[in-house]
Amino acid sequence: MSKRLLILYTGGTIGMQHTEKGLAPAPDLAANISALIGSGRTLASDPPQLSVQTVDPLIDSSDMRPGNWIELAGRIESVYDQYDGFVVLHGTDTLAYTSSALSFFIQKRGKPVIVTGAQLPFGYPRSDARSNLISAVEVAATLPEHLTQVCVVFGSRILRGNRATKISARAYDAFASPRVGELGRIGIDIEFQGQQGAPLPLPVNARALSIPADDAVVLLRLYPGISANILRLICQDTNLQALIIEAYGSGNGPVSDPAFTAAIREAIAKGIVVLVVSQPLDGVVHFDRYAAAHEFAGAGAVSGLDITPEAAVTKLYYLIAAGYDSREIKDILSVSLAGEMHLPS
Ligand SMILES: NC(=O)C[C@H](N)C(=O)O
Repeated sequence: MSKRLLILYTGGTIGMQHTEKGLAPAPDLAANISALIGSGRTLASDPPQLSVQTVDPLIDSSDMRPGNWIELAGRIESVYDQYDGFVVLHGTDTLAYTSSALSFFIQKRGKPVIVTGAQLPFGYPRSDARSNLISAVEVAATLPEHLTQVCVVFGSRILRGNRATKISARAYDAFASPRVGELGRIGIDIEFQGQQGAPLPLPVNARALSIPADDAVVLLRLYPGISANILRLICQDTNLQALIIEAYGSGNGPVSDPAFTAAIREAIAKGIVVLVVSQPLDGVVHFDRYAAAHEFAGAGAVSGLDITPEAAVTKLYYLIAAGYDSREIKDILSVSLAGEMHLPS
């Protein structure tokens, strides 16, 4: 039986048109999608039955906020039983945040959710929009059960959604998951990999979600010169519940500055959860490798292991949206909720 798929068009370059201010989202894509895939000749598998919904307003993904993730996840969950899979068309700028977010915010599991976009608009010569869209639909219709999860399909790659990161603003293979293997490759054939199993069901109970304050989470990338004053100023924000420190290498930072370490301790004493993630694309936090990282552990910060900054941000917004308190959040951060981290065995 042919699969029933829902395509949700949220905006992004894939459907943009030229305006006097530059490229901007346009609603015409939905008609193109139906015409393109309706014939079925474009697909190698049985043509699926497609429904297309255009999210209002269409946005450049640089305007995405946590409330948009909750809305999108809610839309998918509200019709979860009516479809066999979902394709989300999205801008590339924050695509890896949304694919990570959906892996947490969609609390139902068992159906593929494929997120894709394009580097050039649909109507442009040499655009990747058509091929990415067709590949995403095909993957949604044929993803093997053991790989079923939120995926990014882009260019030649099929990636775990919460491991993906944007690595290029120019190449058609714009995304990679450097901290974990790919789920598959798209060439003449679509080849799925055997090893990367699907994430297990959320090991925390599904909960009602409320939109968190945008300033409940901060992602702070360390750089030479970062000062304790800046840290303290950030932590004065009364909405702040989680501070993610994007540290060097294996979780290192300027902890030999006593004021810096004191500022981290003060934040934690206030009930702010401090999570340390790594800057390099393939980075893994090991608090016991360098003294410069060890101090973070001593201060009470949590190691994000190999979680990407995108997955760290969205996981924290999810836990806050689900109403967990700081002690619970600290505990849950050490658990892989949707395959976003590799836990040491
Ligand atoms: N390629 C793209 O989709 C970029 C666009 N600014 C967006 O993220 O919506």
